[in-house]
Amino acid sequence: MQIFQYPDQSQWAALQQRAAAQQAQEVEQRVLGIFQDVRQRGDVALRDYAQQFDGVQLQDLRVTPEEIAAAAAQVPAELQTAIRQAHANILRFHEAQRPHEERVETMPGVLCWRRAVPVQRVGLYIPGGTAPLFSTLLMLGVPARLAGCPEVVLTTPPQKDGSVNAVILFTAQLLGISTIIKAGGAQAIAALTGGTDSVPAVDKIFGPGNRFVTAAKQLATRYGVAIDMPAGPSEVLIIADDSAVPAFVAADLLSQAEHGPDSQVILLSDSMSVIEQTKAEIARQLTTLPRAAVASQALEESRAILLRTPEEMLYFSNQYAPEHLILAVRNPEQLGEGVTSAGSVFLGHYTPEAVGDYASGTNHTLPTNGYARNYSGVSLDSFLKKITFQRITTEGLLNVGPVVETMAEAEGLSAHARAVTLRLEAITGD
Ligand SMILES: NC(=O)c1ccc[n+]([C@@H]2O[C@H](COP(=O)([O-])OP(=O)(O)OC[C@H]3O[C@@H](n4cnc5c(N)ncnc54)[C@H](O)[C@@H]3O)[C@@H](O)[C@H]2O)c1
Ligand SMILES: N[C@H](CO)Cc1c[nH]c[nH+]1
Ligand SMILES: [Zn+2]
Repeated sequence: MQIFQYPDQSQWAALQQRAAAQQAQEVEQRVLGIFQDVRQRGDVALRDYAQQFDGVQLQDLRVTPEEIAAAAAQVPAELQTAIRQAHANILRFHEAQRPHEERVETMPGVLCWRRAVPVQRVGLYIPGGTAPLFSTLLMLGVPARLAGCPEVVLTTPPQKDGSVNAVILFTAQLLGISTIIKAGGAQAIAALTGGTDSVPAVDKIFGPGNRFVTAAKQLATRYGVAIDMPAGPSEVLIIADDSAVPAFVAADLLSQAEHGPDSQVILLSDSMSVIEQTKAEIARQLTTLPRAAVASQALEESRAILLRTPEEMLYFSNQYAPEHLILAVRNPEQLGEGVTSAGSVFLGHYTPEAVGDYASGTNHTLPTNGYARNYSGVSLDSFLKKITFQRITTEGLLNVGPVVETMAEAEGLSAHARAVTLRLEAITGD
């Protein structure tokens, strides 16, 4: 982790660059090729990529009901209980997001309202390249179920023995999801986009993944499929003042660094002592971390930056727009008021980001790569479309009709005006 002291504002843009940005074009080209291949060769291509990337020769791409039924027996009771508790918390938080909308009478007799309707066919991508993220299945499956999406298709990379991780299957069973496809990476996204013999096409694709998955999701939008957001390699930015505990800060940085070599972690502090102690803590904690090699790679591209004030640090963070923002400061709520761009914010010394990853109730599928500037994380809303309805009575048309006639004529769209005029004549008998 490189340290920068009081960098001039003209250097900030370079410090805010994501490391993975340099390979973006290469990844896009790779993904484009995979996409076209899956669209042409369907299941055959999916099997070839499983062999190439996941090291497994697959016959059936779909998980069988027997495989799902056998999963629970392989999941320790303690883990089952933890998953059920996390499920309950996530359910509770997302249930509170149900939209309550009123019918609005904008003029007497002019009634307008909206109805939330679930996206009909959704695809959930569950990462599994280096760690089977069953927690992500809770984050996507709970709101999909709450929204009432009728068709839910889950895809995840197969394990070396051709199976899907038992905890993912157990979690799917808990959520009542039974269409499970053994496919990962860009090829899975391509399959969900166009459909194959084994994979149903969907209307919207959800879920995080590495840069290949994220680039593929962005490509899917060109084929008329919606996506939740670009949710790529994990990030955390920590703002730490001199009240911060270096061991906690180091652990939080490492928790995101261990996701993948292209994870990005940034520490901002107005205390050089906190930066130095955190750096020492990182080195100490790395020695006992099973994924130290992955985390170390991510740390090579990560930064610790000494700035002057909490306001300056927040300004930097809002420009960077991190996926996760931790405010390890004396008055986190006060500083938090000024956050304008971040996926999810963690306040105070006892709010580790890892709790949001698993079990507090908030969603961990969040925008990365600066997309927190213009996207929100996944919520119940992501699985709902809002359809507007209106009903106009004769009294209503007498009230609003003349407004429309005037505006339509002014835009030179006489057929619009006539659709009103004919009815007004029928009402008034003129
Ligand atoms: N933003 C979020 O909300 C969020 C949430 C959870 C996880 N994540 C991120 O998800 C990612 C999970 O990554 P992962 O790799 O472990 O699993 P993954 O499932 O996203 O990707 C694995 C697949 O990538 C494909 N792949 C690997 N190397 C390739 C190559 N050279 N060319 C083409 N395709 C290739 C393979 O098909 C493989 O099956 C991590 O970066 C993690 O930080 C983000
Ligand atoms: N931190 C990830 C989102 O960037 C989510 C996750 C899943 N499991 C552990 N963490
Ligand atoms: Zn995490």
